Amino acid sequence: MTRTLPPGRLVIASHNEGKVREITALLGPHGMEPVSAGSLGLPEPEETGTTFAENARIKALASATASGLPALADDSGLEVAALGGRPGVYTADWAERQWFEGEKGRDWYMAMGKVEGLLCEIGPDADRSAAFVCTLCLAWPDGETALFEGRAEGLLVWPPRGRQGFGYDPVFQPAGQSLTFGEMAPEAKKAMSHRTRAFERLVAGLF
Ligand SMILES: O=c1nc[nH]c2c1ncn2[C@H]1C[C@H](O)[C@@H](COP(=O)(O)OP(=O)(O)OP(=O)(O)O)O1
Ligand SMILES: [Mg+2]
Repeated sequence: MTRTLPPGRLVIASHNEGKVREITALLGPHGMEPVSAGSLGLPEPEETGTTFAENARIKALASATASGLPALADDSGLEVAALGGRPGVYTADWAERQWFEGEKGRDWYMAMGKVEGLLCEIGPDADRSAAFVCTLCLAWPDGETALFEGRAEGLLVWPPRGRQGFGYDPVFQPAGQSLTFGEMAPEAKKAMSHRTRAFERLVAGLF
């Protein structure tokens, strides 16, 4: 049996502002007091795992042991069918994360350029199916961990549409929708995202 998570401070073990915003919103109704790893000055560990679960565990444990508080980490990425599931766990490296730091400016175009290059590589007739995957790991300071996974299926689209969200949101159109995540209001993305689906499993398991 997994433990329950009592109300109180919970570290969001991510240095990605977009994720911190979304996870804070997800925690809203659950009586938790989210505090980001960055605001506590916690170090960012190297993501040496080869799976989403391994990396989420590394990040959650690093924050939980350093802070003495329970910590929630998110490892996520894009699996492109025509690439056999790549870049997957290497999505952040693939895009060179610093490109996202000025995501509303020039750097945003560089990140989107990576996707344009990929779409050229797979050609106009290739299957553009893709999925966003998210693994959440909750770690307690004593080293116990619990993992939860969520997926959102969809299509890679070009050109990018919308400036909401973060990362690849402007080029990802979830299955059955006409808007990209980048065009959706935060609440609409929240209704169907990979992160929300993983979080629902966490809620079912821990609250
Ligand atoms: O909802 C999403 N909307 C758009 N893009 C997304 C999403 N979810 C993950 N992504 C992309 C961003 C990054 O390129 C990679 C995650 O990499 P990942 O290592 O898990 O996160 P990160 O390094 O940005 O922050 P951190 O490790 O501090 O949590 O997938
Ligand atoms: Mg990372």
